Amino acid sequence: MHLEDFFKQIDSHCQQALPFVAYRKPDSEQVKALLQEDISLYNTSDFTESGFVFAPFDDNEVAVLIPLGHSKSISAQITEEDLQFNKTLDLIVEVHSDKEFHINLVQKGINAIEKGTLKKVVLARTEILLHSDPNPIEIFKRLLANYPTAFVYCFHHPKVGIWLGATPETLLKMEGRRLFTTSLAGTQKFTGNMDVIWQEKERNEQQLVTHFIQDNLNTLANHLQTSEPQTVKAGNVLHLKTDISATIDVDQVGIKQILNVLHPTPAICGLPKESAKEFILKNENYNREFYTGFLGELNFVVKNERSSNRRNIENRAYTSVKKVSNVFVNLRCMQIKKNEAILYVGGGITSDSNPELEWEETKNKAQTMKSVL
Ligand SMILES: C=C(O[C@H]1C=CC=C(C(=O)O)[C@@H]1O)C(=O)O
Repeated sequence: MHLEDFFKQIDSHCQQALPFVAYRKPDSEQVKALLQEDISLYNTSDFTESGFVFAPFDDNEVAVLIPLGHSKSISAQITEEDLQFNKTLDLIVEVHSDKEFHINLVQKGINAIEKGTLKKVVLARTEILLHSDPNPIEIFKRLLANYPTAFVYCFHHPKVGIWLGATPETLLKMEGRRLFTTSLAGTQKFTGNMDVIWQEKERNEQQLVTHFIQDNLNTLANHLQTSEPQTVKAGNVLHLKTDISATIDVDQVGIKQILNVLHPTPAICGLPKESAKEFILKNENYNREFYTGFLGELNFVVKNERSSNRRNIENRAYTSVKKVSNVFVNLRCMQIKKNEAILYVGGGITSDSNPELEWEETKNKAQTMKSVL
């Protein structure tokens, strides 16, 4: 399908207030959408269905699903050239954010860590921008243009709201028996150089995430492999990232079990998981909803044709069918409500954190969404 038709179909779906999700995977030249055919709010609790999952931070709340079986799937090729016009900015009228509250919240987190209740907690805030014309599809195009290495999406459901984001964090990629995840944490501002030095605070903060993932996956998976941490760029900030891969016995272990042990990781919640979650729910002054939840393709069926020069009938049996999931953490995201854009940004707090620097870090992260408004 031509890109123009792709956006026309989404636009028309949006005008009819029907649910849809449009997205592009990291480094991909294909933009995809699922256009749901009715306004029902579908959800998933066992994660066996096929569709696009949109799950909240709080795993006691339900995960929304745009089911493949109730949607039309469309896709188009997208190139650099297609996106040239979409980098301009509209007018942002006013900004609301509460520095004092955030600084106090971070200090409270540090105090809880010093008391020994917590080891790490990820604390976040919102920033509300009044916008002259927050057209989600136009913002989505700018996200596509600006963040080619991110998972970029626009999710709309009349019963949920409008969410957009460009996240750098893969939560889970599963292809048959193969499993892949990442440990992403530690932040510094990008100043034109990827060859940077990471302080012990950031290295420790990220290592806690890596160890959490390794320990939890070890209970369910085999052949765990972990890369060295490397520096990656996400918009105007840099992070430390470790790749982790493993194999699982798909007859014994389902995606639900894997998601249960991984989500929420200490990259977005903290350690120990339950106490950090409790601290966040009690002390942040807003509801995270889908920020730091997860989203993406769930159980898509992919057919792999073996060699095309095998002509006989038996060889058709070699065609393999694999279930593939590509799930990301919902970071660097925002919600659009009428003429407001609500941005969500946070950072990992350890005993070495400095509240003022943590505030600066959230300001830097907010730039990812601000620059496309
Ligand atoms: C919680 C966020 O980022 C996480 C992911 C990467 C680096 C992070 C950090 O350095 O604190 C956070 O763990 C956010 O962007 O809102």
